[in-house]
Amino acid sequence: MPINNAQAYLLVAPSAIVMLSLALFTVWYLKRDHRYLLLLGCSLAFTGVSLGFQTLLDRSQIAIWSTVSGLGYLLGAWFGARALADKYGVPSRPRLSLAIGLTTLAILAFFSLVEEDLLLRIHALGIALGLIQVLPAPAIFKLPRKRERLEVVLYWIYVMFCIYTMLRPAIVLAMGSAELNNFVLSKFWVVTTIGSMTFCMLFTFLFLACAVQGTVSKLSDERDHDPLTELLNRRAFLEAAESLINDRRLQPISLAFGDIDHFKYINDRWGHERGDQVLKKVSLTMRSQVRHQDLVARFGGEEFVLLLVNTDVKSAEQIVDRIRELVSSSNDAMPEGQPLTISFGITAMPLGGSLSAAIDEGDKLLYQAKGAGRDRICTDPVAESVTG
Ligand SMILES: Nc1nc2c(ncn2[C@@H]2O[C@H](COP(=O)(O)OP(=O)(O)OP(=O)(O)O)[C@@H](O)[C@H]2O)c(=O)[nH]1
Repeated sequence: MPINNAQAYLLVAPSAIVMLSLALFTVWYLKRDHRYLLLLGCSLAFTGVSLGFQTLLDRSQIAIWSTVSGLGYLLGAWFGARALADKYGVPSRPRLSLAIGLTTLAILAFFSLVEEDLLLRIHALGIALGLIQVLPAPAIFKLPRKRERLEVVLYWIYVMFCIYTMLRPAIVLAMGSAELNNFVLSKFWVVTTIGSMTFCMLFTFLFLACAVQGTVSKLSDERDHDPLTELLNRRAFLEAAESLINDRRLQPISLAFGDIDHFKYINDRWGHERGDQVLKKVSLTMRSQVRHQDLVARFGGEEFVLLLVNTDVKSAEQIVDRIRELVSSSNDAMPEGQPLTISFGITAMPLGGSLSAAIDEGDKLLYQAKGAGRDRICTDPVAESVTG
């Protein structure tokens, strides 16, 4: 099939779209993660190939092949909607999409093979593509508000894309259908090609940016948290604590150090899996008894630390005693009738004081509690007399 100059120019946009899909496939293949990249890649591949295919056809061939190119666009829209649904974790409504797709293909077949009507085909396809694309949007809109800025931008650009797809056929109405005589050189086709390429580039950029952001936040989450208990690890705790202890609004601050009693025996007697279960149970109990702005960390093996803001040592003792009682009274982590106890040392974290000195002090008090028979709390007597 000979290609004229105009067609060669018009092929630039579909080729660029196919290139973008290849970039998405490559990133997905390298990461084997973020399936929405693969789905968006499929969407761009179907859209780009269909656009390129139609660019090569003349007016009469466009009618004959309209169901084939229509199928390509519909699959492109469906994969695009699936990519978005996958990204936000909402249903993609496949049955409704299938019904819209099949109805549209029947309409395209009728208005190309039985009664040739390009205008009606354009309208039917535009509305169907817009509908398929918009299906996941309401569920995403209803998701809880707290979302990354990039995701909000992606959502609204997607909504604009749906509106653009549905309104695109209106260009034909505005221009008059005579404009369509030389289809691929019509204003409709130019708007379709430029619009598709612009939105495809925006989606590729935003989806890749979301994937990078997701990877970075996953890595920093892994860097800061203990994988077993999901509490802060020692490094992240020290970093977070340093920024809290000098904030006057958070005074007084108390530090509590907890250590599970005879944990080695639990491991040796019932195995490491049971030991892990106990660690998770204790972590959950601690997390449930403190406020959002307090810090809870796993400092090492079976040792935990709590940083309690706006809490003097006396109040910290009450909170910690509640944790101690909850741990020893619960019977879901240990075998029936077996005790699970925890010892604590509590000290004050004075404004402007040294964190490492307070940690040493808390550790000393914790080992006093251990030495005094375990399952108890030792507090800093000086701090208690100041705050008490
Ligand atoms: N299951 C499990 N065990 C761990 C983990 N990290 C450390 N441990 C074990 O925790 C045990 C800690 O033992 P010790 O330091 O002797 O302390 P203890 O037996 O609790 O004795 P006291 O603190 O004096 O009451 C060791 O056996 C470690 O192997 C973990 O992530 N999972």
